[in-house]
Amino acid sequence: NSPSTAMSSSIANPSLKCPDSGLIKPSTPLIEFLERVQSMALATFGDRDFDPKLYMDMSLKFDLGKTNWAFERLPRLGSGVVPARAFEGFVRGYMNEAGSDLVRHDPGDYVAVPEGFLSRVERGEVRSWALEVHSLWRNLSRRVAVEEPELHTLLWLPEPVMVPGSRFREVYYWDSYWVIRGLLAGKMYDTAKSMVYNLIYLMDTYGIIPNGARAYYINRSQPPLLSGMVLEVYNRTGDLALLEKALPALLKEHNFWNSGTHKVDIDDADGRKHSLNRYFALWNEPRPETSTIDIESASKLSNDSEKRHFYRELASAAESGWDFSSRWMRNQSDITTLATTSIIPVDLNAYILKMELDIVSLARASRKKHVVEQFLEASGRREKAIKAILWNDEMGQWLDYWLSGTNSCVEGHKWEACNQNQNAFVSNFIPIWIESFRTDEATVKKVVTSLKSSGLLCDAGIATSLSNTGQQWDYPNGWAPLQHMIVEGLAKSNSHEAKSLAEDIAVRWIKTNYATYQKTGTMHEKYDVQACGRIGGGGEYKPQTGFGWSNGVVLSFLEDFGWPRDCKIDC
Ligand SMILES: OC[C@H]1O[C@H](O[C@H]2O[C@H](CO)[C@@H](O)[C@H](O)[C@H]2O)[C@H](O)[C@@H](O)[C@@H]1O
Repeated sequence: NSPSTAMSSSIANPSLKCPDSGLIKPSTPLIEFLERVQSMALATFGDRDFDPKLYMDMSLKFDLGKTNWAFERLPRLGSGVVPARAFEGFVRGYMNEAGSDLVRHDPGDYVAVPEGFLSRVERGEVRSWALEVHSLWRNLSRRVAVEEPELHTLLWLPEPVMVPGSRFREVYYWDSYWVIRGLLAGKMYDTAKSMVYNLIYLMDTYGIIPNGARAYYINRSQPPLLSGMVLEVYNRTGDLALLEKALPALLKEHNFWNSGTHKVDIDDADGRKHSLNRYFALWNEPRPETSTIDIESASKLSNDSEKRHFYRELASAAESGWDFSSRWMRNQSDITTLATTSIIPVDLNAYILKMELDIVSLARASRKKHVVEQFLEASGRREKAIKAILWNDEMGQWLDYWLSGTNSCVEGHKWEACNQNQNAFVSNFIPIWIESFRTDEATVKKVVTSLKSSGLLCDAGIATSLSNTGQQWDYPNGWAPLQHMIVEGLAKSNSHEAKSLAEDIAVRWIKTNYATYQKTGTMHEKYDVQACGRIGGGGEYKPQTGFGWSNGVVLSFLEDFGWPRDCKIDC
């Protein structure tokens, strides 16, 4: 199906709007002030190399009253713009450098060559490179150095952290899952535990695990993978104390996603009722860290209510981790047609099924029988719902479901086949990561055939979609976490064909990461999968390096698949 034929008329119907009252996390005077600084910086310096987030990550040297007073008194040109020298002087005098609120931290459990490290990696240059990637954790390790929330947007955290890198100077929720996988491959168990304790702290403190550990991120979460992090760490360490601390936070998180506007009730074709989930940010204003960009994008919308609706869709797309992608857009060349909250996404529901299954395992280990029973039931219900609403048997894929236009945000919906989005996205295969699906022989067979003919498998890995929109979560970008989930799901199935496909994808991915590292001396946030050795691009910020999840996935792949002595790694 071409994208245009696949999109049904009800998908194209823009009338579904969720109520834009309530559910808003309040902003803070500091965030509002920094947005004004951001906006003036754009007016002063222009948009060349401009990164709005930079200004949101600067902390104040003095209290807000004094800083604001000085800002207001800066000289203005006729147009109201502050001259560059005066602005620079203000920044030097009143603001600390972005990122100075976190200081470098020496991870105590880092060992240059950990005992038994990647024992199946035999080839010399691959081993040396893997050790270099492992050593990058020292560059990415930080601890919070401040505790005056009125002066900085950084959220205080009790334990040291690993940041993704470059402009991403703080902890990110879903990135942490793959960072942890890499830390575990390098036997850095204490650091991995610290990452988990920090996320538990965020859940307990804010009632949500925010997108990232900044005050401007608490209006939305990110793909919910805490349960997987706890399970991975528990499986390697057997740490029951961690488990006891984590379980209550996981129950709270499960409730967060399964209540309010994140929950959608829908009847299947036979009238059976199901509950599934969607992304839905608690926010309908410009994302503070990119408010100049969001205000500009919204400028073509005519009224306040349309703008508020659009701002929520932007923040909800950020909650999905896929910011931005044609996956969430009614018209893929027009960002204002984002409709994230009108979609029941395949991946989110797979993650929540995993959360339920992980809770079962964790509750079993800590002998909480009633929790085991409760979550066995919940996971059974969700598995049925995913099959009934998202699975497309003919295609051998799970498809995002678009809520049709006539129902309100909170009312029940009725499933219609034409509302499944048949466009190819790598997310259509993510449920194969989940035990319930990868253990089913017939499903695996269909999924493997379907993935092979989807057009998504490229020379250097799996493409995010088939549409080259210039958005970063589209073709030709490939992202480490997405490769990892598909590869791990296929590899853990019982099918020989699936296992060999998994290894083939992992090898392509490792090779492209290796080639770009040799060329540029760094690991990248995303890669262009059209050919081995290319870096990804597109999106609203410059491609970033460092990079937490890419490092984690390479180390995890090398741990799982090894690298034989006689196998070349060059492209
Ligand atoms: O500033 C723009 C956006 O930046 C983040 O998103 C991207 O980087 C994150 C960190 O690696 C990653 O988790 C996310 O999937 C990427 O799209 C941030 O998470 C967004 O909320 C923000 O709008």
